Amino acid sequence: MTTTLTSTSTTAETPQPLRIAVPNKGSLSEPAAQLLREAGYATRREGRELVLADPENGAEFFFLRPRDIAVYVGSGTLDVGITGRDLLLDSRAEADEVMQLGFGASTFRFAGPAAAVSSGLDVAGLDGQRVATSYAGLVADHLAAAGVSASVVRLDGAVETAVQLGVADAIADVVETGSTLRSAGLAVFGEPILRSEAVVITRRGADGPVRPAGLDVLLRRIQGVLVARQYVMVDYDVPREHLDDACALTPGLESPTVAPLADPAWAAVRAMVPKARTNKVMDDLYDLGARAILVTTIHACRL
Ligand SMILES: Nc1ncnc2c1ncn2[C@@H]1O[C@H](COP(=O)(O)OP(=O)(O)OP(=O)(O)O)[C@@H](O)[C@H]1O
Ligand SMILES: O=P(O)(O)OC[C@H]1O[C@H](OP(=O)(O)OP(=O)(O)O)[C@H](O)[C@@H]1O
Ligand SMILES: [Mg+2]
Repeated sequence: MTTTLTSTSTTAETPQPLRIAVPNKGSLSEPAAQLLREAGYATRREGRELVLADPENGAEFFFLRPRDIAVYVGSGTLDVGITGRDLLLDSRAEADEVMQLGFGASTFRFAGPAAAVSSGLDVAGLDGQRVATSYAGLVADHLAAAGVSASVVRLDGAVETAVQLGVADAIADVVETGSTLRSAGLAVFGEPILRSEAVVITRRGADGPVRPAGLDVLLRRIQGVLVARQYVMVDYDVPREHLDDACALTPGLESPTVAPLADPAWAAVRAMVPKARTNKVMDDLYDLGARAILVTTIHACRL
């Protein structure tokens, strides 16, 4: 007869925290920290902490260079990462996007001397030329796909200066407003190589990105913040004869809440409205005869 041993230790039952890589510096660092804070996670008190345990929320945060995050996640060392799509592709790590975060938006583009660009410099014209970039993997892959044989000069930053200093004939870099390019006498050419934004990534499995335990909770929390940022709650009273038209203006996510008022000729309506459309919707509701139109902020949600 076999005896079953019951463990008195809790370690066997305690789930491992989800290990999340977060940018420690650069453009993505502050918006990522803000997002996680709004999603209810612990945030580091001062900028030098490298690891932050958050047992309450089953998470452990590792603050890493954004460029390295896909490497840690792709190798399975960490479970989840927040990084830029451009950095993910540049790393060639075995990791995939599971959610787009809507911040850190940029385009990644070729640029060359403004005079050469206005004389018709195009991507095919890079054949036999030197292209400076901090994203050597991304650029090499793109040039190979375009059948262009150029040498890629890998620099750490301030890539725009490379042409002026004669290290390269053209560059490929992140362009946000374009002012850095202009002040270096450069102009973009060709189609954008990539449109990037901050993304959540996990390791690539046999059937797409793996979904470690705890990932769904993290994504739901983040999505709750993103939706709360994009929508407002609108309440108003409307004469019943205009109720259908009013509901068409404010369909909400599934369907608006309609409640009776003490006056049977009126109804009260509550619906989520995209923040960017708030004032237009209020104007249209008012024109329909709606009154007491109130707009409130949504702090968090689970859809
Ligand atoms: N204006 C911008 N300059 C650089 N990267 C940007 C910009 N806007 C968004 N990003 C995104 O931020 C990520 C790069 O972050 P990273 O921290 O490596 O560079 P950085 O913000 O230039 O910081 P630093 O150069 O100070 O280290 C990329 O995903 C990039 O697309
Ligand atoms: O289109 P813009 O709004 O001008 O922004 C793009 C510039 O910003 C980043 O440089 P960063 O300041 O990070 O310096 P770096 O090149 O040394 O990383 C990027 O590498 C571009 O140079
Ligand atoms: Mg930079």
